[in-house]
Amino acid sequence: MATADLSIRNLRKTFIKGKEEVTAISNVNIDVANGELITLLGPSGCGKTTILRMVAGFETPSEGEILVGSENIVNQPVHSRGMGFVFQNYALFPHMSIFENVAYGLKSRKDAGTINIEHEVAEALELVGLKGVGSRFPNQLSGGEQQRVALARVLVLKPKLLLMDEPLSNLDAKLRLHMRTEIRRIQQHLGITCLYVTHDQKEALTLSDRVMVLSRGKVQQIGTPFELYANPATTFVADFIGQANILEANATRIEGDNAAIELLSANLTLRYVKASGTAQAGKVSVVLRPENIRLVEKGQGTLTAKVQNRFFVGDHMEYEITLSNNQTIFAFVPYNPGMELYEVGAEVGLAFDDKAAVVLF
Ligand SMILES: Nc1ncnc2c1ncn2[C@@H]1O[C@H](COP(=O)(O)OP(=O)(O)OP(=O)(O)O)[C@@H](O)[C@H]1O
Repeated sequence: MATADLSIRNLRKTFIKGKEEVTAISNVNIDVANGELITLLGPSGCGKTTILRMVAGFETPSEGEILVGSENIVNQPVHSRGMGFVFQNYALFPHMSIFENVAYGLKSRKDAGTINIEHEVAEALELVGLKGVGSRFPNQLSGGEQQRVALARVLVLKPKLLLMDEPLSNLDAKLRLHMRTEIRRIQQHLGITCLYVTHDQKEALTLSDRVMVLSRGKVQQIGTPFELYANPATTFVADFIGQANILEANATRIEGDNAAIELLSANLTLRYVKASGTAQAGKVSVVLRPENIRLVEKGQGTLTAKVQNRFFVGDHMEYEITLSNNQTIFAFVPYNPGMELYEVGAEVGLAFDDKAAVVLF
């Protein structure tokens, strides 16, 4: 499959709403390598779909370039961009067989006469794990199978780029899990460049080579799932990818990759995230993941705290705890049969490895 790389340069889109001009996205830049799967992740309204629609050609950028290979495609019509789209609403033609549904795009091509349509459709259906269902109709397939047909219908056209907008959100939770592994398998098998929109952070982490995190039309950070989790550049990313306690602290000194930090009653030396800003003394945020905190006897550990609430959720106990400055934070303690339990109201110590906390400037 002749797949391509994609570069987005200084992309901006404004819409007119009533009398006002609203900026949906601004200053979006990314280089997507050939065969890479990038997820656009963020809460509702952050601009994910707008970016995808501009790459597809359904919207024209207010500013910026979209390069496929070295060609700027912003003025090309949708049909000549060679891209495949899969949407949440997969809308198969109900009166056509699965074969006809998948063959539809091929048959309407100018070069249809030169294509072995039977062979191409069979190959596409096999690729998505639906060998032999060609004679059935959409209402004879489950939701997950219909979504696979929607994918086959796009892949049969051998697009240069695959654009997917929340393709799994109509499926139930278990099927979603299965289908995301399937999508990744197929995408890697074909080596096709893919932009994938989701608001589900777990889906983004499991599927992607890299994730672009967006908030209010701005790129917060682009990185591999591991980079985003370990080195969030903003408190938004820290809290959106996984869960995070964000603690206010004071940096007194910077030394190499570390900062000397005053955090409540503790003096610590913690690693800082370079992408978060210029390292200098003053107010900082410390990101401490709930799963990295242990509850210990009062007087031990790094900080003192009081248990406000606790919830047993099966694989771990979630403790809601207040610090000496009255801030409420969470600690997740993994279940094991001999685990020590702390009662609501108990005064405790909080222990964590200094390597687990990071500083954001
Ligand atoms: N055609 C339009 N006219 C006016 N405003 C629009 C239009 N399309 C999008 N917007 C606005 O642009 C912003 C970004 O919308 P977009 O649909 O890209 O967000 P999203 O992150 O995909 O959200 P969701 O997850 O809810 O689909 C929103 O404030 C939205 O209201």
